[in-house]
Amino acid sequence: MIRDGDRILLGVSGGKDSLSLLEVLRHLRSYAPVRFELAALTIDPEVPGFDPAPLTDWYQQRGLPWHYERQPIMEQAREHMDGDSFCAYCARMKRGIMYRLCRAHGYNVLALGQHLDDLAESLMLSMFHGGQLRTMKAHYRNDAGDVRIIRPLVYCRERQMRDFASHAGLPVVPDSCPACFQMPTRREHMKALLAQEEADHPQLFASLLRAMRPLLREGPLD
Ligand SMILES: Nc1ncnc2c1ncn2[C@@H]1O[C@H](COP(=O)(O)OP(=O)(O)OP(=O)(O)O)[C@@H](O)[C@H]1O
Repeated sequence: MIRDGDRILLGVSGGKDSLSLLEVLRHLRSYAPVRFELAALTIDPEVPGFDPAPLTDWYQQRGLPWHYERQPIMEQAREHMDGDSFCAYCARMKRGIMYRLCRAHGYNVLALGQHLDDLAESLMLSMFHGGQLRTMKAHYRNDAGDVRIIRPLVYCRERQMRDFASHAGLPVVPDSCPACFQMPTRREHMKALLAQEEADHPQLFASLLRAMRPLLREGPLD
């Protein structure tokens, strides 16, 4: 996923996954056989109770280039959302900000923190409710062709990220988005369903990963 000379912008929400990925990539930079640059972007969607601002101190202490973007996404959703769920609207708005920052600062790669559990849940949701065999891609190019998107944690389990974040003492910002929080989503339901199944079949996620492999990459990357 990472090539010599890449300039990577990592989206860091302050959750355990993206913060763990930041640590992993920072460490990787010190011994990887390829040279790459790394910067963090945190988007503050200005939702009540969610304060990712302390992350900037952490970036500074580590001498990491960082960007902090504030946008009242929830307020904008109330005015402009049509037919979407708030979460879908928020994700689209954040992705727009990420691409804009990549272009403005010359980052050719956008890194995101989704892991195997996220991909498995997306696959099931897509099959159950969308009638399609698809999930999030591990490595692909955006439609405009100027940014590669990578998800380096796609082979990791969520519980590994939780353990890593806790052992490394990462400054995880609790997710308190009222919209994500209040309603039990289909995704939560799917997570519970997979956990129940995994309790009886410990190889479940290894099997799901094998099934998803052909779906993880899309189109030419060069
Ligand atoms: N507010 C944000 N600022 C920057 N990047 C974000 C933000 N929200 C999400 N992302 C990026 O998108 C990925 C997927 O987002 P998602 O909402 O599924 O995760 P999350 O609940 O924010 O937590 P985590 O950081 O633990 O993945 C994140 O891992 C992160 O790379």
